[in-house]
Amino acid sequence: MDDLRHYLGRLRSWAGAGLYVHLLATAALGLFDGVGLYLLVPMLGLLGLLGEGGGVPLLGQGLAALRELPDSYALPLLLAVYVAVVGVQALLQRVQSIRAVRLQQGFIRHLRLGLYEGLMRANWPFFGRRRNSDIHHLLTSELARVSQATHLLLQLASSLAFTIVQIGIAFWLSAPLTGFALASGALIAFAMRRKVRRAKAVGNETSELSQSFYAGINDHFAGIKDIKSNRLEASFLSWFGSLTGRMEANFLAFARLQATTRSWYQLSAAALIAVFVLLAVEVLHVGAGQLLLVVIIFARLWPRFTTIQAGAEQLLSAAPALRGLRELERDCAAAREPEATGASDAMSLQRGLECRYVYYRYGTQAEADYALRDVSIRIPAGRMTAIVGRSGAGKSTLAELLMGLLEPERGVLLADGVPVSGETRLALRHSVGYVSQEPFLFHDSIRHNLLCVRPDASEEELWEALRFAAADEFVSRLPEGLDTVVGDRGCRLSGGERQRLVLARAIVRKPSILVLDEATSALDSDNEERIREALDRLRGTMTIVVIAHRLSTIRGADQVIAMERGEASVSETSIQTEGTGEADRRKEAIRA
Ligand SMILES: Nc1ncnc2c1ncn2[C@@H]1O[C@H](COP(=O)(O)OP(=O)(O)OP(=O)(O)O)[C@@H](O)[C@H]1O
Repeated sequence: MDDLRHYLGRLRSWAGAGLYVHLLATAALGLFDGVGLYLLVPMLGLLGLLGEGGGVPLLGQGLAALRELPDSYALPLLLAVYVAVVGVQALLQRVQSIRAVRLQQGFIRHLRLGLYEGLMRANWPFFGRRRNSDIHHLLTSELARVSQATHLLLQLASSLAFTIVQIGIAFWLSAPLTGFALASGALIAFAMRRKVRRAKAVGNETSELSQSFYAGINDHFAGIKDIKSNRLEASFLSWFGSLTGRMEANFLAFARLQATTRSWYQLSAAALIAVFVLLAVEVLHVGAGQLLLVVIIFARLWPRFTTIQAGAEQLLSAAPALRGLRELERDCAAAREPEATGASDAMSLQRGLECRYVYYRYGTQAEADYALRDVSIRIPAGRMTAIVGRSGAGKSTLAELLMGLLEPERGVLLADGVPVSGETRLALRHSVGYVSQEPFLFHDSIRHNLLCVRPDASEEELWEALRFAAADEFVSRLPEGLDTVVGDRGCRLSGGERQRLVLARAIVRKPSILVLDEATSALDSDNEERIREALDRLRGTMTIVVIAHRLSTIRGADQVIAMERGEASVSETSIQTEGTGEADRRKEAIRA
């Protein structure tokens, strides 16, 4: 309920006066509908079906006035008024329906934009904590349920406004009969409250099942090569069969719940009308016209009660989606990076980067398992630094920290002697060109994949970057050259070709710091040698950090940092930072 209230508040503040206009117009619609119905009675009166007034307020006077008119005018006039009232109602209804969709879609877009922005601005560790498939699930399926809930909420509010106006008219016509009908409605709603609770439980299960569904299909198609090569198709098919079976059962459970509620309401409506007529005729002795009107009004109101009950059930079944979305929004807000301003423009590194007594561990790691432990190193500007070490030693973690993607748990990262945080972190990130272990390309042309990091790069600059990355030859051999579409994540290219394109992309950006994480691991020795020579030529213009397992890749590096279980040691040939005495003094100060 709290989540529902939260989103209702958001809807109110987003829609502003528009929401109230919508509700007022709905109430007006209810009024028109009631007036339209009320006009049926004088018609019946004029036709002599109700006697004098039939007990309906104002009808006697109305009929008398109509009878003053010539016979040939009275009925056509009344019919014209009736058509005009119903016509205005139809026009209002049209405007209302469009306004409701506009409100719903506008609000969902507002939520979607906010969430997408929150995700884009969340820091890097956030994505280590959240499963990608859960984010997809929330952005697609769960947001669709929230959209449905908004629609229901508006519908429910409209139904309530409409119903209240009609109840008012019914009260005016006959207070005791209306009181009786309302008491019966309340009794039925009370009897149905267990159904509403059950709807919530079914909704929880819907969320869990669809989360598993998204996670499953995400993983399975990302790992389809392994599934096929290990002949795992049958076991995945059986998983899919069982999950979709549970989804079907869950959907059926909800449909059953709604159908039961509907039939209870129908049954009770028939019973109620029977008791109602009996009560009106035998006990209250109400007039035929009045009885007819109230019966018509309630025949129209009762389905609205059913809609309200069904809406409440559906709304509660969407509650888990609201909760999931709210949690994600909260997490994004907690992990939000500072806004970029002029001060966060790319920096040109003059002296270099420095880690001082840096510790870092991932959320899941214990105290003893720091991914980086007491790391004090210096990356001199304009030089090439190699980071080597066994698998899991902490090389990628160190690279991510140097790029400003991770924040040290203890210790500091300095850029040109300035601690990296807030604006400086963004400025550092703007200055980095990065090629990861798993090169990523968008499903688009090679040109677009290069231009996405620098849209104003010229054709010559693109080819220059491709030459640097030893990718010019293979790209020029492609029938469509730069306009060749690379496929999903670059699947139409070989692993080595993908790596070279991602390297070219990093170069197009003209970064002042270039970080290559195993960026040439899939290349043959000729291409690797070409890239190594190109990196040699960059020396002095760019700060280069290369992570590599192969010694051939790091040949010629100005310094080598060896990582071992999160600890770093700089090789003999490294450029020394400061005197040992000063270093020890600072170390003690930070530890304290
Ligand atoms: N997102 C993460 N969550 C939890 N632990 C992680 C995460 N990423 C890395 N680790 C752990 O941190 C340690 C260092 O990992 P890192 O990726 O930095 O090693 P690496 O030297 O780059 O390895 P490789 O050469 O295999 O890429 C490892 O023990 C690893 O299991």
